[in-house]
Amino acid sequence: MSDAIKSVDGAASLLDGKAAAALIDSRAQAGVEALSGPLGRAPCLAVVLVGEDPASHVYVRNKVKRTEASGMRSIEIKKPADLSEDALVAIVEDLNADPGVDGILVQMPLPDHIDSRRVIETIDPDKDVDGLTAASAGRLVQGAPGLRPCTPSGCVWLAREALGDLSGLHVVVIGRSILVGKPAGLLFLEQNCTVTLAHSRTKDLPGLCASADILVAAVGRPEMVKGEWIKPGATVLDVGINRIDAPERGEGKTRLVGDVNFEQAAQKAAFITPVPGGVGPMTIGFLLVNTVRAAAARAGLDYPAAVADL
Ligand SMILES: Nc1nc2c(c(=O)[nH]1)N[C@@H](CN(C=O)c1ccc(C(=O)N[C@@H](CCC(=O)O)C(=O)O)cc1)CN2
Repeated sequence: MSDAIKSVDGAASLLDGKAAAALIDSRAQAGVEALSGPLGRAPCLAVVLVGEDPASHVYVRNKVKRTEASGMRSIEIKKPADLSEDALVAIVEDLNADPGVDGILVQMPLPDHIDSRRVIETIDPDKDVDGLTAASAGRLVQGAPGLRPCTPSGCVWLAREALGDLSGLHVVVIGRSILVGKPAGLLFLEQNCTVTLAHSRTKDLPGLCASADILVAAVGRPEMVKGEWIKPGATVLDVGINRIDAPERGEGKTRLVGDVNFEQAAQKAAFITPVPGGVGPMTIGFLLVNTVRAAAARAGLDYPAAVADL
């Protein structure tokens, strides 16, 4: 059994995102080693963070740490929350123009006064390691080569690790964000799945979910998906990361939960991702992989074998 799958007596097997991400990171590292010779330098990822959101600071710190651990060069640009939109666009344009930068990521969410779509569209699509520009989305829709969004790539990787060939399986994705829901639907379609994109206005959501072989929950509503929504033997991928009060742990304490009621769903599913330690860690793994891929493509080279088949 794969290191990423942990069997549990009498309940669903756990899809261990931390173990899986360690494997993806090691592939990225092997890609860096293979590419640094022909490139004459290490691939480089630039991360731009605006504002003081504590969770974003944690995510960016982890991105920098894992980028450097993989042997890549990391550039971190941190700006205060009152940075103007024009100033942020200028930062991205400078990174576009820098031939030593292979990947650019602007951490989301941005402060309310900044139009995130304008900022994202400023990123050179060849450096769009988040896969969020209209050009990257268009390439995904067309099935053309390009950089795919990281969290949905992690979902597909985990599902394939658990189930192998996904052809013909019914995937229900709850959520239609450009970061997760929509690209997840398209990536599972690329795997020959039958995909239903569900959202807040979907009728009979519990009934629809109960028809899913693979259920992807990406709505941002704590424990919304109940055990009785899960088809017996299904694979459940929980993308939600919600911090809720946990008075049982002491006054003022909190804990992280997903969009799925884990205890209930684990009694019905065959495979399930926990929160934390499930889909979340895969996001940074695929960011590293995308940076290696971007560096290769920009230099006119094939993807290194270590990151070609993920
Ligand atoms: N430009 C982007 N912004 C954001 C993205 C993104 O992919 N690109 N995704 C999220 C945040 N994110 C990465 O940026 C991210 C979220 C969660 C995790 C993760 O490993 N989570 C842990 C729990 C961490 C915690 O304790 O809070 C887990 O699930 O185990 C990594 C990256 C929004 N913004």
